[in-house]
Amino acid sequence: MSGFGELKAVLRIRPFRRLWAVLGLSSLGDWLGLLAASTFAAAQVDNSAAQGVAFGSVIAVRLLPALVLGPVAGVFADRFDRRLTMVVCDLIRFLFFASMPAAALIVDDSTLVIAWAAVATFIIETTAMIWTPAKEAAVPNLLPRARLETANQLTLATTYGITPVLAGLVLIGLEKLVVVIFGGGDVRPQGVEPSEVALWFNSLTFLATAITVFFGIKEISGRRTAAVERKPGMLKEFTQGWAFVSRTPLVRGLVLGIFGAFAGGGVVVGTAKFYAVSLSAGDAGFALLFATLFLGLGVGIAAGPKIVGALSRRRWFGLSIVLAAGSVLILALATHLVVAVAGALLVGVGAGMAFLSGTTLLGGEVADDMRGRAFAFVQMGTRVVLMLTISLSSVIVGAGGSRHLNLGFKEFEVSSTRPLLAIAGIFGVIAGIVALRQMDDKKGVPFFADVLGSIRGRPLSPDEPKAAQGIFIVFEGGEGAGKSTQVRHLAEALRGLGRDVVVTREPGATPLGERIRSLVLDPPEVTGEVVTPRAEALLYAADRAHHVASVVRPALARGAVVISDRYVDSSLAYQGAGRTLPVDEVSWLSKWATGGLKPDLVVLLDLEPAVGLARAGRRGDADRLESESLAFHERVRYAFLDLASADPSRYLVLDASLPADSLATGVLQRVRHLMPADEEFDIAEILEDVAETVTALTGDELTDELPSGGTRV
Ligand SMILES: Nc1ncnc2c1ncn2[C@@H]1O[C@H](COP(=O)(O)OP(=O)(O)O)[C@@H](O)[C@H]1O
Ligand SMILES: Cc1cn([C@H]2C[C@H](O)[C@@H](COP(=O)(O)OP(=O)(O)O)O2)c(=O)[nH]c1=O
Repeated sequence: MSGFGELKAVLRIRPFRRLWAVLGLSSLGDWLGLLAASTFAAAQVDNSAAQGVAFGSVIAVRLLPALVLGPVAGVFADRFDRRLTMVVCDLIRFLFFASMPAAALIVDDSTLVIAWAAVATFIIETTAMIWTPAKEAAVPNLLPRARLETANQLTLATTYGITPVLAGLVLIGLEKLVVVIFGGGDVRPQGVEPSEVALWFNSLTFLATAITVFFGIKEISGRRTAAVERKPGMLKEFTQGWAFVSRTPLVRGLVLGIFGAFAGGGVVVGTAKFYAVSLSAGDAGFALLFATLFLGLGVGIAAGPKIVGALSRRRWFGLSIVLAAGSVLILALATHLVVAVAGALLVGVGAGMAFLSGTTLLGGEVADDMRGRAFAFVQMGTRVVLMLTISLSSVIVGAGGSRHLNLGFKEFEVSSTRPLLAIAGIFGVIAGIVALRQMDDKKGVPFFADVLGSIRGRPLSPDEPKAAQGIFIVFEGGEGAGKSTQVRHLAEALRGLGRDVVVTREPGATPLGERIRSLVLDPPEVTGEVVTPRAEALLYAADRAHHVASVVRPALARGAVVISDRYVDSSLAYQGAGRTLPVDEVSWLSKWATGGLKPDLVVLLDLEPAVGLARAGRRGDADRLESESLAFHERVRYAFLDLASADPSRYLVLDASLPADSLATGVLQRVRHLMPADEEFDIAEILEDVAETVTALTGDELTDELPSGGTRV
């Protein structure tokens, strides 16, 4: 479960708290009703065959309304006042639950009593089909969006965890109570059989919820009163609902995923008995598999949000379906009970997480006026899919038995449950992937990196669109590697070609950046204190964010060539490798700051730190980073080289001890490939111009400043 504090926070919201109490009560009623109505019907007859028929017909009658009424139930929830809809439904259920034991009191003929029980159950179920979407659609209106997930955790845990157990206990308690008060079976008066008492009790729970909703949760009413007059006819609303589900990618993806999960679940349930046999695990194995499946469900619902952290809920949903279905494949292949138990646990975890994220997405992202129909659609579909897959798969498995498989070197006994589970698993995985594609809200962001990042609290965000025309070139390297010199070279060459060139740098290309630059680079004697590593990383990131947004992107957008002296790699090398902050964190920070803007080309000027520092030293006072140890600069150098080798197509690595003009040639040659074909240029000619310009600009005959070891090309 989410933190206790979060639970308390949702329960502090009064209308939700009351609705939760109502839900707990009516769900207790539902479970009691399910148990009691069927045992009640069975108790009316003696022989076991007739008992079976009675039991079965009550169950069937509970599923039928889903087929008949499911499609229109949502129209009620969207069209009429949801509070009144809920109240009327509860009153109907109150009356019809009471009518079952009442009928037994009045009528003597047990066939009639059973028939009435079936009719009453049918009506009760029909009502539930209308009540549930109204309730589901109302919940998101009672809560802030951020609390919806926790609220759903609480609701699901109540409906599927607490109340079924409680219902069982209540039934046992009633049984004992009846015996204590009225004595054993033969001497009891009519109408107080335990199942009858349960039905009376059940009837009262619905009266209680009707009263609470009517008087206590007025907030459920009172939405968009103005829109009501403009409502189209019911039939129109119904077709609109279908159209909405089939045309909205999010809802289509959700529906597909949920149905896939339920189909997989249905096959697992339908084949479970035979599956346990195929593991030679018997009844105890069967029970164990079921128990772990439910345990997994609980874990998925309770711990899911904590585990996936900040992951996009849409992605989480798709991932959960794939996890559940993939684990069905584990079940299909498991030859040992331990493996099967692990598989069942994972099926449960995946299904529980899918259930939670699916409900939350549906509640949070479907607009209020469509929500009832969307929930009704899912409610109907899941019941139908579940019923079909459970019955079909148990029939198929029952008929299929097991086959003897001879592979020549080894022989196997393959139960027909295995291929069936495998098919269900594959089908589910495909459904999950398709669902994910339909509704992915982070297209283009690598999936697994995002999942891992999110689990660690640092989700990746989709890149902001990059302007198509401009070219972004970055120079990287250690101190004194010659970046500024090469930037000037390249800029002049491209300007000579008539290109719009923007020369910039990090840190400090903007007025804000200037101030950040002095905060981060001025020596401690000036600033009065040493910048701590994380603060340093954040300051560079802040400079970068501002720089990209106010200088780089606008220039690229108008088609300019942007040449920057340093960019993201400097942070990875200096703050990551140099300061030894975790590189993935620094990388995430930069990605966030830049909106994912990557350079088209990074020119890495690689140089021995000692040589570079000597060159830089000639420029005067060393800044904070220049005065770091040689080991620091060694780490920085190798970090740059690692980055380049990880993505060679984007990098040009040059030996910076070469003369400046030959480096410039190399750079130009590479940059040429980035230009549109019609702008290809004659290198020799431009280089001559460039050499002249640079000499004129700097006054340096650069090529004469060759350090020893440098060679002319
Ligand atoms: N290829 C080169 N060979 C020798 N000296 C160079 C070369 N490129 C630049 N220099 C000199 O090295 C010093 C630092 O160059 P600069 O371009 O400012 O490096 P950075 O911007 O990487 O710190 C300058 O005095 C510059 O003239
Ligand atoms: C952009 C950036 C620079 N730096 C450091 C590297 C440099 O030592 C310093 C300033 O860079 P720069 O202005 O390029 O200095 P120089 O001309 O001496 O190479 O900032 C980082 O540590 N992280 C970063 O993200």
